[in-house]
Amino acid sequence: MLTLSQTRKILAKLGHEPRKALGQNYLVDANIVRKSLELAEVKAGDVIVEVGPGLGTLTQSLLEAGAKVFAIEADKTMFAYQTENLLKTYLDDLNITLGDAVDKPRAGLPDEIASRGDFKIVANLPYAISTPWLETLIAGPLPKSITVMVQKEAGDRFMAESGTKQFGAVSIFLQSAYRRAKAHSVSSSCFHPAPKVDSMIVHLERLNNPFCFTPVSRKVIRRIFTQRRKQIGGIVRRLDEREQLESWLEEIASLGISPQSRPEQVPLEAWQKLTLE
Ligand SMILES: C[S@@+](CC[C@H](N)C(=O)[O-])C[C@H]1O[C@@H](n2cnc3c(N)ncnc32)[C@H](O)[C@@H]1O
Repeated sequence: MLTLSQTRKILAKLGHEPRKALGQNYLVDANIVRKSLELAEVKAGDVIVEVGPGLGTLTQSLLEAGAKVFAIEADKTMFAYQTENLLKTYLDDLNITLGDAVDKPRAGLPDEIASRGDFKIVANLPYAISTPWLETLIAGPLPKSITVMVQKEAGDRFMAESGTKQFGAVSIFLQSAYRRAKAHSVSSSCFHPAPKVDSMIVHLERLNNPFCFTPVSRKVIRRIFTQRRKQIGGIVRRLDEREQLESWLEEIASLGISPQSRPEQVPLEAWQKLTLE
């Protein structure tokens, strides 16, 4: 676990200024690192995917707990630092890819392992990519649990209920497959540099029967929510998939949902009836 002064020292030695665009707010609080591992119930032999290992604070704790870690880092300096440090010590248990987590949401975890579905996600996410990364992640083989540090607003959106302003496409996709088991607020003083936004760790557990939307349904739902102030009946009339969407509107009328509803007023179970191929 790297303290604030050790983190500063390494950054100075690397001649590296934390990059805001990459959300480089390094964890410098041992309690929060411990809390992430505790929420994720990390144990020896676990397969963990980590996004953005950075200087390796969280990564090292995961490896010390006996986990096998697949990590993906977008910053060349951080990647080079890891190849010279943690990778040399944990050659058999650490795999790091240089790249964008939105393109590789499972950090290069081999398909045969991913498809078994018993891997976990533990990460201090770069906040700018948390929603796009999550949406790509849950379109594929689903991890058993997701334990991530996110901006508080994003965490609230993930678990927002229909009828609220925060309810949107990501809430629908995520809540169809996961339940929020726990959450923990994190003070900005636990990071270097301190972010200007509030943070939280959310721990999500996969449902027994997760529901996955088809790629076309996901695309349509995302598009519908770009016009969240309009009535759903009017929105679908202007979409290419109009015919199928009108039958969907008829179907959800039986749940008491009128075409005059706005997208955020349509509950989860009605969205799950949207199965477009
Ligand atoms: C919030 S920092 C976390 C660093 C470290 N895990 C920690 O907890 O101290 C986010 C990390 O994600 C990396 N990152 C940013 N965008 C990324 C992306 N699109 N794909 C992969 N890594 C990314 C950053 O370079 C940085 O190392």
